Amino acid sequence: MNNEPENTAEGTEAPTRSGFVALIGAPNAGKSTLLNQLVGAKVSIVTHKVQTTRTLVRGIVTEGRTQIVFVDTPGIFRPRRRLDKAMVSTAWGGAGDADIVAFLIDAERGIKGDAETILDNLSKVRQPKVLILNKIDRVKPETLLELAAEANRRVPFERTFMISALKGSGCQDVLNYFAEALPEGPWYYPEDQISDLPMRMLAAEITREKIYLRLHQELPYSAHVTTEKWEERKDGSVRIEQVIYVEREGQKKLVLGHKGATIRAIGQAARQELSEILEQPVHLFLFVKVRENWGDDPERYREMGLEFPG
Ligand SMILES: Nc1nc2c(ncn2[C@@H]2O[C@H](COP(=O)(O)OP(=O)(O)OP(=O)(O)O)[C@@H](O)[C@H]2O)c(=O)[nH]1
Repeated sequence: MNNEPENTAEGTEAPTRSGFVALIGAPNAGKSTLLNQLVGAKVSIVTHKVQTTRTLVRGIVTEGRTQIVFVDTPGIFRPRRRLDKAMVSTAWGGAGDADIVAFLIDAERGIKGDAETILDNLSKVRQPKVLILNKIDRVKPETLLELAAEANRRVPFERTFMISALKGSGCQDVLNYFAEALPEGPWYYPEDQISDLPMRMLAAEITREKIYLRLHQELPYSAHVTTEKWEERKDGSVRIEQVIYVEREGQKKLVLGHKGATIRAIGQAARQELSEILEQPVHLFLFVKVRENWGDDPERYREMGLEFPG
């Protein structure tokens, strides 16, 4: 084995590589979990609730000489409301810009419903495509082989991977593949950067996740969180003010809870996670406001990085 450092002789270094990989999949396929596993940090929100990812969150992995920028797309499903439509077109837009499209299937669910719709549309995507069968910890090997064969019959995939995003098995193979397959070119981000999601937005996403975890039965998709104020203090702590927008007065009562118990719990959970991520004490202040029909307001879409579907 040659133990010589790679960069001893000038001009003999392998060129750097870089590119974008779009993660496409039905809601709950495990895109956020995989992204977090690959990046090794919590950059995308993971909950049991479907359709939690609204914007294109990027995770950046620098592996050897290659920088892989992952685009975590909102789950692609049949759009119903206007907001849903914006999420779907943003997801397909993300696929169109990527160098490689990775289609993630929940192997336990198989190819049906949304996964089937996506598969049918994927043949129109011109970029190289790879298939990733996820949640193999829940499925028999025979079923996996059948699934892989069925998907490859419909769409020509360059490669098929079988992984557990949750447990990490198979994930390094996926990374190695992208590290080889992406084109030569300079890196887009500094080596130590893992996400380009602005901290204010990440903080808002964290609070939104805590709301979902507590209220997903009662308040399915009608809460939106914005970070209004971010103040670094001399003592090393940060003061963050956020507004939770809901559509109706009744929803505001739900978020507040009896004597403010619910919003206190949401605030505590969000503050704890934020201080772990920021590695500094966080003072978090949450306000709830009613704004009717924010789902039809173009400004909200811009804030979330989505295109207004008109
Ligand atoms: N058993 C098992 N569960 C998994 C695996 N990967 C993800 N999950 C679970 O599947 C659920 C959905 O995962 P997410 O990563 O949020 O899915 P997503 O595709 O990002 O979902 P959306 O944001 O709705 O598009 C979570 O409860 C995960 O813990 C896996 O490999 N094995």
